[in-house]
Amino acid sequence: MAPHTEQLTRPAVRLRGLTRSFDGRTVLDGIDLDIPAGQFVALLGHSGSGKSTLLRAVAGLDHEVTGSGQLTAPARVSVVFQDSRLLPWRRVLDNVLLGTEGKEAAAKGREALAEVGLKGRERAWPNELSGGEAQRAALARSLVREPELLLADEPFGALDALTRIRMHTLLRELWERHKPSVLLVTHDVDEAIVLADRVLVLDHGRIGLDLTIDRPHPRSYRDPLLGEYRERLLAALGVTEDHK
Ligand SMILES: Nc1ncnc2c1ncn2[C@@H]1O[C@H](COP(=O)(O)OP(=O)(O)OP(=O)(O)O)[C@@H](O)[C@H]1O
Repeated sequence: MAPHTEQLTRPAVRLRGLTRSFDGRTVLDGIDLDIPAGQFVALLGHSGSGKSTLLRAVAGLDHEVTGSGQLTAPARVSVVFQDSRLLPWRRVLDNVLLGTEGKEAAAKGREALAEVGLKGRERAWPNELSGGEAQRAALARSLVREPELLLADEPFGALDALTRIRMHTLLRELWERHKPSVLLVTHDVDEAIVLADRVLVLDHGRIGLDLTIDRPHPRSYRDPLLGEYRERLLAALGVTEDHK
């Protein structure tokens, strides 16, 4: 079947029995997961629970992962990491365009930079950007590829709290406009709840909780119903809030 026909009838991501061990230690233990096209999913879990390992497997970056059945992901996948990974010797626009081809690419790159609020910074060098701006440039670089799937590994983990909140708004807006499937790895429960429509908790190599966040956007941290989701997620993570 042609890939395009498959995309209409199948989820964007399908994992069956995904397993990964390092030196005999099982990190992912037979993960089954479907992510429908256009769904925004956050992945939570303790440090070392295997979140990045799962993301790398979906990105096709890990050739030693095994599965009893399938590991399918769309053809156009973009990955954003905690640090922007901009090449310091290339200007911002050239970083965004890296690996793209064709006459329209430059125009698309400028458009993507404008979308993330970096209009006018096309010719800046990466070291002239703040941490938040560099992550915006990384998002522009991912957008220009028109990904069907955006994989993000703690993309805001190194940013200050205010910049983080602005980036949450930006990411959600970009998602509304382009509707890729998203798999966002984070250790931040609030970030997961505010952004995602579905939150997974990875625990002992398996999906311990698969929670649909059924609240409209934009979401407010003060929404009492979000508090209930928060408690369920914290419980799944084994965190008790003693101060309550
Ligand atoms: N290349 C590797 N070689 C050996 N062990 C590895 C390798 N990659 C990951 N691991 C191990 O697999 C486990 C899961 O790592 P992973 O980075 O996926 O966790 P994580 O949930 O993303 O953690 P964090 O939140 O701290 O980033 C860890 O114990 C880690 O040491």
